[in-house]
Amino acid sequence: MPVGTTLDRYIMQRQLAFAYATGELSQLLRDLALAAKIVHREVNRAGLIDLTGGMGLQNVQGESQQKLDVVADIRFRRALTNGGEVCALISEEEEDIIYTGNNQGKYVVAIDPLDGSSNIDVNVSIGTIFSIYRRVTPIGTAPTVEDFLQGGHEQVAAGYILYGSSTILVYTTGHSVDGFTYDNSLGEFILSHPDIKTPTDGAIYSCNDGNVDTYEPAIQTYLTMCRRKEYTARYIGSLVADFHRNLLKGGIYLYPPTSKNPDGKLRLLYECYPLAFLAERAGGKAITSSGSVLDVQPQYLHQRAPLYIGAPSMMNELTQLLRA
Ligand SMILES: O=P(O)(O)OC[C@H]1O[C@](O)(COP(=O)(O)O)[C@@H](O)[C@@H]1O
Ligand SMILES: [Mg+2]
Ligand SMILES: [Mg+2]
Repeated sequence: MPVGTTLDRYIMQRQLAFAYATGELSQLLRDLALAAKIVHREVNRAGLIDLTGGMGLQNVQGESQQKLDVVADIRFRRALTNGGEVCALISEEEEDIIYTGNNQGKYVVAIDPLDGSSNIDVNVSIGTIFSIYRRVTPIGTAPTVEDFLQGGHEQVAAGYILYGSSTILVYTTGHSVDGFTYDNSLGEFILSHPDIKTPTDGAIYSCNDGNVDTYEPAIQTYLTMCRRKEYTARYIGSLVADFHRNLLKGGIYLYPPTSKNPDGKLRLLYECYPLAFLAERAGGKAITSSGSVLDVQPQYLHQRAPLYIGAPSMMNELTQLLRA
């Protein structure tokens, strides 16, 4: 589809391409886009409307919640509940399953409403990450945890919104990965990055250098190799922003186990799975310490996992060291 196509038209065209499609997933994607427009507006004027700083509360991860974490959580929940296609969702900001009351809804969503919380108050790019599953429990009944623990391969769609110098929505429904830039004046997401393919190789590596001494030897060896090859170190500290840059330019992002987070810091269901699903459809790779991210069997909602994700050649080099 040509650059310049609106997201709405793109979704409709893709739906028409699938004879069995009934439109619920299309509507769900529109509901996500609506919430993204509202959060885009809130992010842009956060400093003007007292949306910076903490809430003085902690989320289930034991992290202090920022006001925008909570606002984004409310906005996405509300849009997905009012949209009617989602029977339940899980969010980084909520311990338990959020029931929308739409038991006729076919889908469940796992969401990181605001990614990169440590960057909110300093005007650095932040994002939202989402993952969509078709429920496995019967329609009309109350959804259960089973609907969320299906495994990464069972995602029917995944994506992120990056609130950066421009706001861009990138998603896949299992085929191509496409990016839509938000045009403020039109109030529309416009196709700007069709069929994204990540470069086979890259020269950018992203990890928190402050944790290097606690990384396992194989990771330390890999990072030494990156330095010897004079790769460029880039780390924004917002997963979505680091992932997006590396996706377009070729690079690798590493969040290994650390002494503080022995299972890794990032959450399997709403950070690792969706980005791994996207990366693989764009020609990249995503692994944990033991194998493909998408092969990890989920055990519980806010499970953490180490994440290594990026250009296939760089990932192959890392995998060899991890398996050695
Ligand atoms: O400060 P650290 O330990 O490097 O962690 C940064 C990582 O943590 C995160 O902020 C975790 O995500 P949230 O902000 O959604 O909690 C990632 O975006 C980022 O890559
Ligand atoms: Mg996050
Ligand atoms: Mg978050």
